[in-house]
Amino acid sequence: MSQKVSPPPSPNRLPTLVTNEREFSWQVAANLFVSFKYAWAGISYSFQTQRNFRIHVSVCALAIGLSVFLQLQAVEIAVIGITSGLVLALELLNTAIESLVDLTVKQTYHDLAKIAKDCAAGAVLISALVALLVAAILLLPPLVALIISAL
Ligand SMILES: Nc1ncnc2c1ncn2[C@@H]1O[C@H](COP(=O)(O)OP(=O)(O)OP(=O)(O)O)[C@@H](O)[C@H]1O
Repeated sequence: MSQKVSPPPSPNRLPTLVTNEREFSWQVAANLFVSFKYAWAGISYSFQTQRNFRIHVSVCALAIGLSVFLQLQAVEIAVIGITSGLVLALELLNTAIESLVDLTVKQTYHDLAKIAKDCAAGAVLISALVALLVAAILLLPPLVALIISAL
């Protein structure tokens, strides 16, 4: 059974299409400052509603604080900062995908909705596990040395 699919837009039509698509937006940020305000609103929404985001913010702040306290090298602190930032950014994208899926299918079950949500959650999990591994490799040796020296 052949399925009818719409053809892709021709390459020279794409710029027009992209410009016109913005017309579907309910509102477009007027300037950079307003864009930051909306970005902060997204971060604030995730923090207030997503328990996992709050946990990740706390753990990331602890890891960065500990790396400064233990006087790790600048590169090591940067690596912990990058991996922490990745986890938080993916957590925000996970929340965005969840909202889009809920907006699309509402409270109806759909296999594709499940795949979208499960994959987004999987991306967060992978980044969190990598961040945990990196933090353990960089933080545990100086932390253990500090504890032993204090005994
Ligand atoms: N509309 C849906 N259709 C099919 N499966 C769904 C749907 N909504 C949710 N699910 C399933 O339920 C799971 C939990 O949904 P939820 O909206 O809490 O996402 P989540 O990524 O687990 O949330 P969080 O990241 O906040 O823990 C999803 O991972 C998915 O497997």
